[in-house]
Amino acid sequence: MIWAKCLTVYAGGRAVVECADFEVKPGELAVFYGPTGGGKSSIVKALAGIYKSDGEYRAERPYFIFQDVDFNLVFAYTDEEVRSVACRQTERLEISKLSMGQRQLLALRLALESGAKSVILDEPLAFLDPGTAIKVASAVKELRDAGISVLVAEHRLEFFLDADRFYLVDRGVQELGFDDLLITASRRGYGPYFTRHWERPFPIPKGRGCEVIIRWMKYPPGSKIALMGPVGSGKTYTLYALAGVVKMEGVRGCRPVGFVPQNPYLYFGDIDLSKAPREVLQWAGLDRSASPLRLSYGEARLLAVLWEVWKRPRLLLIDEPTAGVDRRYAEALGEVIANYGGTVVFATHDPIFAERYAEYKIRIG
Ligand SMILES: Nc1ncnc2c1ncn2[C@@H]1O[C@H](COP(=O)(O)OP(=O)(O)OP(=O)(O)O)[C@@H](O)[C@H]1O
Repeated sequence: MIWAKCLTVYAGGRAVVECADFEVKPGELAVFYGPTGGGKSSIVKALAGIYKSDGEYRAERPYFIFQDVDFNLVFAYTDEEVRSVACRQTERLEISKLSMGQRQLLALRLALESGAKSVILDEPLAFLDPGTAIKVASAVKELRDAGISVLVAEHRLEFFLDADRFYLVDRGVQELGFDDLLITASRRGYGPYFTRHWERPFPIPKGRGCEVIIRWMKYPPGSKIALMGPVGSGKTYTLYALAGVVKMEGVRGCRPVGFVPQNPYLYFGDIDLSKAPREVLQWAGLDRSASPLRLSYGEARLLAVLWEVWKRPRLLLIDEPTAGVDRRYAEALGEVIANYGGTVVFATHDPIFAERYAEYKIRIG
C-alpha cells in the first residue's frame, strides 16, 4: 500500500507540491503524469525520505527505482547480488556494458525479488526506444500482477494506458479519469498531444554551421539532423565520433563543438550559474546563485541546451533532447534547435519530434 494525506513537499526551502492526497492499493498501478517541473520527482524523493515534507504518508516495504537507474544497480547492491539475479539470463555481467533498457529490466527484476510490497519508479521509460519501452512497461505491470502497489512517474503515458489510477501532478495532485487527464493536460498546454507555445521568445543567437559527414554522406552547414534507431545501435557513439572523441569510419564533425549529454545534470557537474549568459538566466527566470542541480530534469535539459547554444558552437550535438520532458518542453527544445544557425545533430527515440524538427533523419543500426 502507498498513500499520502495532505502531503506538502519542500525543496530548496519552498513548497513545490502542496497538500497532495493519493493512494495505490496492493495489486494496483498508478501513474503520476504532469508538466516538467510539476513535482513528480519531488514527491518520489519525499516518499523516500530525501525531501522534507509535512502531512502523512506511507509506502509499505518500499523499493525505489530513481531516474538514474545506476543508483540502484551500482550503489544499492553488491556486484554479487546483482549477478545472482542477472546471471540466470546472462553468463557474464558487466553493468557498464548493459543498455539503458537492460539496466531498467535488471532493476525491475531486483525489485520483484526484493520482497517489496510497494515499488516507486521515476521515469523508467525516459531513454528507451518504443520496442524496449514496451518490454520495460510490461515488467512494471508484472509487479502489479504480483500484488505489489506500483507508482510510476512517467511522461510517456501511452505505455501505461491500462493503469488503475491516474494522478495529475502540477504543484498539487489530482486524481482524474484517463479522458479528463488528457483534456486537462492538453488545456493547460503540456500535452500529451496539443501544446501551447511559450509566451516568451527564446534568446537564440544566430550562430554559423559547418558541413558534417555521417555514414559517408555530406550534410551542408546549418543542417538539422536526427539520428534514430533502437537502444544500443550506436547513436551516442556516432555523436562522440562527431565530437572527435572517438574515431568512426565515414563520420566527421567540426569545431567548435557543443555537447549536451543524455543526463543534463552531468552537463552541469558541479558548476554554478555565475558564468551563464544573462539572456539565458533572464529567460529561465533564474538568478546566478541558483544551482542547476536543483532544477527538475526537463528544466535542466532546456537550460543546458540554451547555454550551449550561447557558446555558438558550429556543431551542436544533443543526446536525447526530449527524454523525460513534457511536450511543451519538447517543443521548446525543438524551437531552439530549428532556429539556431549552427549545424545540430541529435539522437532521438521520438519520431514526432524528429519529423517536426529535423531536415534529415538517419537510421543507425
Ligand atoms: N533540491 C531542490 N532545490 C530547489 N528546487 C528544487 C529542488 N528539487 C526540485 N526543485 C524544484 O521543484 C520543482 C519540481 O521539480 P521536480 O523535479 O519534482 O519536477 P518533475 O515533475 O519531476 O519534473 P521532470 O518531469 O522534469 O522530471 C521544480 O521547479 C524544481 O526546480
